[in-house]
Amino acid sequence: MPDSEPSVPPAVPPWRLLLGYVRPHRWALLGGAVLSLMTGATGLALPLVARGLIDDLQHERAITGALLAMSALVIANAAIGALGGYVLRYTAESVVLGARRALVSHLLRLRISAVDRSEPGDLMARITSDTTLLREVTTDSLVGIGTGGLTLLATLVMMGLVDPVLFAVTLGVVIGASVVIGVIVPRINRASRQAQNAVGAMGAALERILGALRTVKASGAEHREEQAVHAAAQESWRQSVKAAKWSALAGNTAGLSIQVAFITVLAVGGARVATGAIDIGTLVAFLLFVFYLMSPIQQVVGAVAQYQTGAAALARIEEARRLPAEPASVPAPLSLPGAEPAAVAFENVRFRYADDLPYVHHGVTFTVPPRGMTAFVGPSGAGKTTVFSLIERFYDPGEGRITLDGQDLADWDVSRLRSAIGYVEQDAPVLSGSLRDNLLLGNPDAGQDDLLRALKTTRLDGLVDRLPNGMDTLVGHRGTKLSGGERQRVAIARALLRRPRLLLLDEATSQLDAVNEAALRDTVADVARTTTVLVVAHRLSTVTMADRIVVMDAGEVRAVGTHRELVTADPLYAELAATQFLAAADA
Ligand SMILES: Nc1ncnc2c1ncn2[C@@H]1O[C@H](COP(=O)(O)OP(=O)(O)OP(=O)(O)O)[C@@H](O)[C@H]1O
Repeated sequence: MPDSEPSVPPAVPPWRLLLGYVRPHRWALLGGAVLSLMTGATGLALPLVARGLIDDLQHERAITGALLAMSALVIANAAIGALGGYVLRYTAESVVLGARRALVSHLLRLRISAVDRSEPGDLMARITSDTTLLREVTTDSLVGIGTGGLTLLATLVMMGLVDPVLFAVTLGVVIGASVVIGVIVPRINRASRQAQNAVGAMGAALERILGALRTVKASGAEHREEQAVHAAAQESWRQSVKAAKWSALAGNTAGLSIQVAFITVLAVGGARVATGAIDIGTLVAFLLFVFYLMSPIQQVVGAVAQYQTGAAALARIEEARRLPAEPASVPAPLSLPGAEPAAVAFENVRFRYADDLPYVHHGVTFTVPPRGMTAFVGPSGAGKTTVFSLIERFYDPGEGRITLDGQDLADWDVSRLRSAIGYVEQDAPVLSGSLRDNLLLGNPDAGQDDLLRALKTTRLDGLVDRLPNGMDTLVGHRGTKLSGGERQRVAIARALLRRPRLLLLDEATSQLDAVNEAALRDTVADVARTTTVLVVAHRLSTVTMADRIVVMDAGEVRAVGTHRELVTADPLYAELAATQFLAAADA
């Protein structure tokens, strides 16, 4: 399978993306827009009824009817206005929710290669900040362009009917202003995009700092890191101010165009009245129309400017949604207790992390039969952890084949494949939440007995007894409230609770205390009786009990054998055994 990313579909314009998000809520949005128009209509009707009331008073007629009509209109205006506002806001929030859900689902399925190239803080900003901007774009822009555009069109039609010549004059001015606004609009878009990018950069910088605050403090780097976040915040401010400047200019251009149209219509209309082409009443009516044009034009221009901010956010959301993701698959059930252990084979695997990076595996070949323990050893950077990443299908090999139970990994459903595996990473990540949450992460259905057994096996039972809330004690961000050794044991317990047919254990380079190490060694030896265990080994005590050892160097397998065989047969292994392993053979 080639190691290039799957091809991405061509870019979709922002308005189509927006329609895609809005489509499921189109009827609600339309309802909101109609209610807005009705609010406007009830508002417009009020002066007419008021005129009627004054008329009734002048002619000494009963005003009860007019008063009732006015009251009804006032109440209807308030009620319809509130309902319309609520429906529009509800719809906009639903659009935001839809965008957030789609983005979160996509990000959780991202290929690890895509994550390697992204900043988590920036991705978070896209989910939180950029999606929020869709709210205004849905209500203000779409409804503004819809209702404002409709009113504008109706007014222009009326003007055309009243006097085609004055209409042509007005249209000329409006088109001139549109051209100027057309030049401004892309600038609003660019500035908004850069402002949102800066928010993303700020998120990335914050994630970098808060994820390693102890290191930042210990390195005395707070000041420099602070400056980096401040710079991003400042850039966002600068670009937002720039966008505000262009938006204001667009709004003023619209206002100015109406003034110019008014003066021009007055001059041309005056001349036409003088020549008798039109009467004075037509000119007055036309001038009223010109003023009436002001509100829909400003509504449309405001909506277009607002849309630019939304379009920038939509583009950033889409960028994240176009990151390559794994195919969607339904969660697979875990293996049943007593399921057959897995067999693994690498056949001439060549792999590199990206097209512009050197190969990390240059034709790796080995076979691991079901059951027993296989240790991978070799100098740092030899490609041992990469073996595990390929088995988990975090990446696909460029050339060669990897099989599990004789079946090419490319033909495995990813969920089914991963449900057969328990993976303990080298830095044993623990997630924030309770100890119980962490243990159940890989198998939420595990019962209390299973939990207690896993805790006992990994010697965490003593810790649980000491913790104030037992298994429900919160472990802090990335498990900072646990010691390094405890985190490792939590990671192992979590993997064991999955009843894996294949256990991948990337041994931590840090040393466990002797008692816990011996206990874990016994546990792993126990597990290896019923499960296939692969260990990236950094301890001599681990390799000496392995059924086979795969010695890797610079992306190749240079020897396979037992400790006893390799110490005499392979000089690199002999050297590693003598110098690099962490614990004594008889530990
Ligand atoms: N996500 C990645 N993107 C790019 N290069 C990577 C990535 N992960 C690892 N590498 C590179 O691939 C090579 C092999 O890394 P790998 O983690 O497999 O080595 P290792 O043998 O497990 O080393 P160690 O014993 O130090 O853990 C290294 O040169 C490393 O820099």
